[in-house]
Amino acid sequence: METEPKKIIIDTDPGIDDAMAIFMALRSPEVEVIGLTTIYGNVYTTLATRNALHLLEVAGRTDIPVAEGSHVTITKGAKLRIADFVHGADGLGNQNFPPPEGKPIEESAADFLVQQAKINPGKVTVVALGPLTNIALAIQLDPDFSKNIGQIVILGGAFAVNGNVNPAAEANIFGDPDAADIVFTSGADVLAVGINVTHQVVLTAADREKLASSNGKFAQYLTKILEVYFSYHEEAYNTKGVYLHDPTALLAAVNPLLLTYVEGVVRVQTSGITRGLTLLYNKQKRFGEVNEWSDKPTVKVAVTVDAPAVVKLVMDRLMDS
Ligand SMILES: O=c1[nH]cnc2c1ncn2[C@@H]1O[C@H](CO)[C@@H](O)[C@H]1O
Repeated sequence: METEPKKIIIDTDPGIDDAMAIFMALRSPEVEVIGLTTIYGNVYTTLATRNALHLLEVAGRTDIPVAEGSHVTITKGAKLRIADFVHGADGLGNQNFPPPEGKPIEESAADFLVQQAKINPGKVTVVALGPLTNIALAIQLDPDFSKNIGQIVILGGAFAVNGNVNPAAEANIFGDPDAADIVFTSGADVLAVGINVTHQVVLTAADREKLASSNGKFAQYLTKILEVYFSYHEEAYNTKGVYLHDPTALLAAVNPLLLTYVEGVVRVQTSGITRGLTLLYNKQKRFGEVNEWSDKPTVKVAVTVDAPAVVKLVMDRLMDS
C-alpha cells in the first residue's frame, strides 16, 4: 500500500487543455506537483512560462517552481509550429489576464529535470504535455536520467490513426520529431498516450454548462477559457465537444488503471512527408532482417481508455475546487 503521493513534474505549453491538466493535478491527492517545466507548442516558450506562472497564481500555488525550457528544437530549429489557432493568441482563450508576478527559477527545464530525477531516483514521473525537447535534452545532459526518472508519460503520437497536424503527425511529436525519437528509444519507462486514445475522451457542451454553474474556482476559470477551444473543435471537427488530451495524460499518471496499453518499440519519422509519424512495432513478428526497430527498448502505448471515468474525474475534481 503506497501512502506517499507520486511526485510529478508537468512539462507544459499552456494551452487550454494544459490549464485543465495542471488544475486537475493540483486537485489530485494521489500526486504531488513538484514543478512545472515549460516548452513551446501551443504558444512560444516565453509565453508558456508566463502562463505557467499565471496558472499557479490563480491556483494559489506559487510555492511550485517553474523552470523555463527550450526555445528551439533539439536540432536548434527555430521555425516552430505554434497552435495559437487552437488556444488563442495568449494560449488561454484570449482573456487578457494580467502578467504574473512570479518568475521562473534560474535553472533550465532540462537541468531541473535532471536534478529532480537524481535527488529522487525512480520516484519522479514526468507528464509531458508538449513537444519533447526538454526531456530529450535531459537525456543528453545526463546518461543516468533515463534510469533515474520514474516514468515519462507522454501526451503525443497518433498510433495507427490519422494525426491532427496532417494525416501523418500529431502536434506534439510534429513539434520536435528528433527529440521524440530520442525519448522513445531512451530506455526510460515511457507511457505514450496518443490521440488514438484522447480522441475518445470528449468534454461536451453540456459538461461545460455544468462547470459554468459550479462555484468552483477552477471550474469558473476554465469555463471562460474553454470557449475558444470549443470554437476550434467545431470548426475543425464539426463537433460541439472538445478532446481532453492533456487531462487524459495527466490522469494516466494519477491512475494507470484508467487505460490499457501494449508494449513495443516506437520510432518516429524525422523527415519527409510523414515527418512526425509514430510507428509502433508490436513484436508479433520476428523479422529476419535487422531494421530500425531492432534491439531498441520497448515502451508502453495506450490503446484503450475508460473515457466516462476520465470525464467524470475531470468534472468532479474541477467542480469541487
Ligand atoms: O489540430 C491541432 N493542431 C495542433 N495542436 C492541436 C490540435 N488539436 C489539439 N492540439 C493540441 O495539441 C495537443 C494534442 O495533439 C494538445 O495539447 C492540444 O491542445
